[in-house]
Amino acid sequence: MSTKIPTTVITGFLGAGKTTLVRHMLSHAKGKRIALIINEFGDIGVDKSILAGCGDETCREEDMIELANGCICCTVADDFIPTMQALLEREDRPDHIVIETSGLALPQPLIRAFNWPQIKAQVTVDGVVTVVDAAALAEGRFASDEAAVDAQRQADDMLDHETPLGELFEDQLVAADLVVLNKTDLVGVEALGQVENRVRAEMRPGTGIVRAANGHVDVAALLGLGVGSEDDLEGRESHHELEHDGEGHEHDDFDSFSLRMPRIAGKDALLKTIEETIRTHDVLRLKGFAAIDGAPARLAIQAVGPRLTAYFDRPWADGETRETALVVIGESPLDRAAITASLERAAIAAAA
Ligand SMILES: Nc1nc2c(ncn2[C@@H]2O[C@H](COP(=O)(O)OP(=O)(O)OP(=O)(O)O)[C@@H](O)[C@H]2O)c(=O)[nH]1
Repeated sequence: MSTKIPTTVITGFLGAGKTTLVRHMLSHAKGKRIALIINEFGDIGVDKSILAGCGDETCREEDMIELANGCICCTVADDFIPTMQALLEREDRPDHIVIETSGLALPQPLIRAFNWPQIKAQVTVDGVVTVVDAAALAEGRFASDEAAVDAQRQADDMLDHETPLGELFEDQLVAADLVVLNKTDLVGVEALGQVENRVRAEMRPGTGIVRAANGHVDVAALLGLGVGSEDDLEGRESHHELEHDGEGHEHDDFDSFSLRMPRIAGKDALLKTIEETIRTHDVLRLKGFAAIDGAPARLAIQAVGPRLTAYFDRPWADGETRETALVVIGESPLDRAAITASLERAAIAAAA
């Protein structure tokens, strides 16, 4: 009987920096063979595409498995377990498995899945790493009006008055064996101290916390925690499990869709339109790639709330379809038609 393969679960809210952390980890893996399961939204495969473009020999495409169902926690039986089984049947088994959940996933159902007999004999959860966006927290993006939320809670005995963002944030934190307080480069020292205190208040006692910028955390601190989280579930329960006695949960609070557009003439016009669209429609996360007319490389686009960045990440390959493909995620209901029209209108205007 071989020893169990350690598996690290990386969770954290939309855009917190999970893929950035994984990319850093893969390029500092020092020969360790890591298989990666990436859970994301839509059929565009942004995270996998970014990681595969890493160019490092540890970022092997055959070791990256995509689960594009949007929420690994909702499809454990249908998607996750068969994927793990297929991975475990491979002749060249990995030294370590890393699962990057989507930003809206609850880690709890995933951790519990490691107790399924088909999986338990062969793998164990080495640890749950929760990445926190220190900048978003400092800007109050998880409870935009905390005073109003508190007043509402006090006015009613029912506890169900947290914002969906706030609840999800707490559920991801309470599941952690290690918290990475990321994006410290965007936050001043004093605000960072306040953010850390807030995060510590939500964590289970004894959970470690490390500060980081761009996911630069020593791989030795991330992999090899040796917790066996699937056997240590107490105190990790999500809001939903606590309120509904362990029943399943829903993600009706959030919505996502992807859209494709033809080539776009102007980078600046596109970015301006994206910024306006995000502001007007309260988009939480927008990411993807754009084909700018005449540019030999594709433009990677990353927006986390109002913060937008764009960079040419790699040349278009021969025969590759040059198109613009974006994933949009926000709180429900997202006005898909209006958001699409807003983005598309800009593309046409830019091309005119
Ligand atoms: N300034 C700064 N930007 C960061 C840091 N970490 C990540 N980013 C940027 O934040 C954006 C989102 O990062 P990702 O790593 O894709 O975040 P994610 O958590 O994988 O996102 P989802 O999978 O969509 O939830 C990208 O533009 C990153 O370059 C950081 O420490 N500092």
